[in-house]
Amino acid sequence: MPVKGNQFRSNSFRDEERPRGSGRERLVKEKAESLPKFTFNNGRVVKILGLFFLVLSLYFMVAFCSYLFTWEEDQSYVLDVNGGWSNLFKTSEELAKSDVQTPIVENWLGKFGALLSHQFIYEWFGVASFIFIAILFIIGYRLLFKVHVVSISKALGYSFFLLIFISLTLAFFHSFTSDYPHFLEGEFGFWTNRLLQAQIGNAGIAGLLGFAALTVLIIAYNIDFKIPAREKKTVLEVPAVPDEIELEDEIKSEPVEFPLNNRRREKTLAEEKFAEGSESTTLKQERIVPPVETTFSAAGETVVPRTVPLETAAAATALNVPKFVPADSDYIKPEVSKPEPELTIERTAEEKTAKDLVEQFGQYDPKLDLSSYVYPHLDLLENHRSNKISVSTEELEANKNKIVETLNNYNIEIDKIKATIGPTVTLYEIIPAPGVRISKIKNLEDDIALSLAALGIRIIAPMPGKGTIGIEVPNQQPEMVAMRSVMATEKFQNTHMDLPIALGKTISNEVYIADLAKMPHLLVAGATGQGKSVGINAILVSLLYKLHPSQLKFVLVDPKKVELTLFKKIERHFLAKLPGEEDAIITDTKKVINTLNSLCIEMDQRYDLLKNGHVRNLKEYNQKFINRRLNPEEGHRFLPFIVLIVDEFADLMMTAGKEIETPIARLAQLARAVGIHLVIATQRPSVNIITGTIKANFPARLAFRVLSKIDSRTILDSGGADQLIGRGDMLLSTGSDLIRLQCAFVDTPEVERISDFIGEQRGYSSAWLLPEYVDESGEGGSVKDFDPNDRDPLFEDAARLIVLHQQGSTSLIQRKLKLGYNRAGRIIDQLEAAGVVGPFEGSKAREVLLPDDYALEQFLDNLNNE
Ligand SMILES: Nc1ncnc2c1ncn2[C@@H]1O[C@H](COP(=O)(O)OP(=O)(O)OP(=O)(O)O)[C@@H](O)[C@H]1O
Repeated sequence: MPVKGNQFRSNSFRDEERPRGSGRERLVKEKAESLPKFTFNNGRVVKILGLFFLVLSLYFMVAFCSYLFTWEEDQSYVLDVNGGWSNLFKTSEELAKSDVQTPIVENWLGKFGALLSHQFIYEWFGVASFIFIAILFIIGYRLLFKVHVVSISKALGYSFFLLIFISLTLAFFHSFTSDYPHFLEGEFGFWTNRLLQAQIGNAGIAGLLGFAALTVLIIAYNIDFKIPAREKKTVLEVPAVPDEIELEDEIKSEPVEFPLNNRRREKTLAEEKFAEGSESTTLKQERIVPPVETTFSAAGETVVPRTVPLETAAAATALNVPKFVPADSDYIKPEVSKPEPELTIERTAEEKTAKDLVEQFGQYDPKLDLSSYVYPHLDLLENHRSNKISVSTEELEANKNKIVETLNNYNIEIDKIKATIGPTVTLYEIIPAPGVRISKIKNLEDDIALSLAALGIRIIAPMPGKGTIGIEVPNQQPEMVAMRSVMATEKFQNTHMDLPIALGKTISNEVYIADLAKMPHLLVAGATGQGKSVGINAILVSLLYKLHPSQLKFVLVDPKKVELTLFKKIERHFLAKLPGEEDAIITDTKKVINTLNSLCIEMDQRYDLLKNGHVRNLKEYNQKFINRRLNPEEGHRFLPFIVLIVDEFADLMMTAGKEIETPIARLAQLARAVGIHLVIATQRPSVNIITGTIKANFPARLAFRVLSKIDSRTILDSGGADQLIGRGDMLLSTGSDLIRLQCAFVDTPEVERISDFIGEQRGYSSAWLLPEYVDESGEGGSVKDFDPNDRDPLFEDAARLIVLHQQGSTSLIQRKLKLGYNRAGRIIDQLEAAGVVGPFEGSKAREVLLPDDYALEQFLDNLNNE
């Protein structure tokens, strides 16, 4: 498999950064870099702190434990009256003077240990001080290992409570046997208890402790105070005169049907226990049990036997025989109050692992490899004297008058006329007088054009959703829409689209931004010199301004060899290419075919990944990957968008026809969900180039001016593109709508500046590599001369895998055996030569020729014996 640049935990390419600047600067910089920086961000300080806390907790542990055994011996040394902490620095003589009997302390951690534990245990909280050890340990462990054991804030809260609670409780009980402070409760507990005793008395303290304990239990566990329901003795109701059991007769002659189904009956028969002669029946199960005399017929019906004597039947009544409920309720449910079920949300093992990983390493950051990447800024673009609407009122007035006049000449009355000024055209909307036929106005297109003496008049009758008729008249001085003015808008800056492309402005002067990811592919047509190349540059530039190199890769196809060369500089940032290719911008038709097929393979691989990741599209997949819920060991990787741009499609179709059309159609049909989007441009939108298959899969089409109505129909399915005025005037068809736009203008020097700006920054080590595509008719595909003795060591494993999955795909071998694409490709060639899989079938998986394991083992035996 080709290296895709991003690794999961570590991010590559970090070491490649070469220091820039003068020699002296570099020297200073290198020196500075060799010294570790002690900032919280680089983690060193955190680790040192973590270690410190752990060691401290160990120290406390030893000192405290030792105190439990040595406190008596050390008492005279640590007592405040004898000097306390000041004894630490006193000589033996000085100690003797201050009444210290044994200047040598017994605590395992010496004087300091003795003083420390005395302070905490005796003077403060008693044995509850051991809680400090736990707190220090939790903090240290968390900082050092970055493992979230318990919430630190919670731990601190509970510890604080326990310190006081334990100390006070011990003091409370101890106060009944002793009048002096003891290390069990510490002086804090002792004196607090004393104080409380005076204020609220022993009963008050007991109540307070009980209240505190219960409060904390409620906070921690939300414990329930329901008084346990006593097992209810359900007294079964007996109808005054049972419906089914007639007691007037000695013998019940007719079978009585109980509304219990057979299965329940079988079950309950075993479960039922009847306390004979008892006055009431206890329900163990949630159901009613029939009286003891009841038997069940073979047919599953419950029958009161004929031989039941009257007394027994009467006894049955006395036994509170259940009131038989209607069939639809089956049995009576006794009303036993159940504790409310607690809702616990179970996380799957996968979610737990992902959560742990995210806690440990944070979310996966695809941008980390090029974390210092700076997006191009607006100053790289020019203003092109745009944003100056240059339609004078005279021009508007004159145009209006001419329109009204022309229409009047044909006896068409107008009620109202309104003008909207756009960058290149002004839209005059007219409301004709009642009774005027729309088609009549539509037919006057040429006449109006003639009277206005202008090219590019378009009549939209009726205006969709407006109830008016629109006449677009070109402005005498069309305004250029600078890319900068479009990109500087809030609309573009704050867009949340996945692949935003700033196409330009509408005729009402609104910025128009489309999402290529939603389009999901774009067909661009336009006669030469009408602004197609500028349009493609606008698309490329918009995306370059919005996406990080880790999120987007371009596959650039430029048969004209000159149009896209400017983008060569961003190869190591934004371009994708076939492994082994020198140039990322593809100009040769043969290589275009290979690249398209490779894209198909990439698409199939992505679909496999999506399937294995249980997601439906690229966005969900990447989100899951970022949250570390997809294991890179299983072949998962962060998937950037891939945008294929073909600058001159006609040329390719002329030279390679089907070979180009098939993969393009496949990609157009399927690639949208896996983040592969196509932008295909052509000068000649004739039917043999934009074929039905291609057209059907490109709902979004962009037409610059074309030369004939037929061309316009081919690209847009309607006229109009032939009436455009050129220089970036265009029509965008999004399936349902047809929008006239003025394309944003971005000049070659601007593109160059942007490419330089990106290209000069640190990039990946090479272009993003597409999967290798082996052209079977090409030179490399000599698979038939396969020597069985020269098999790959993993040949048999691969064969088993393929037969098991019944799927002859290289990516399967690659993924499961964790191999590179080349080796996996070689193995699949050998499998083909050996007869395990069928021949290459484009980007579809190969046919597997062996049906099962048994056949394969026989086959391998034969192969080995040969
Ligand atoms: N959006 C625009 N605004 C203003 N002028 C434009 C715009 N687009 C193109 N032009 C003008 O039209 C000229 C030709 O544009 P462009 O090179 O994009 O044409 P083309 O359709 O790509 O031609 P070809 O197919 O021959 O390459 C540009 O040099 C520019 O002067």
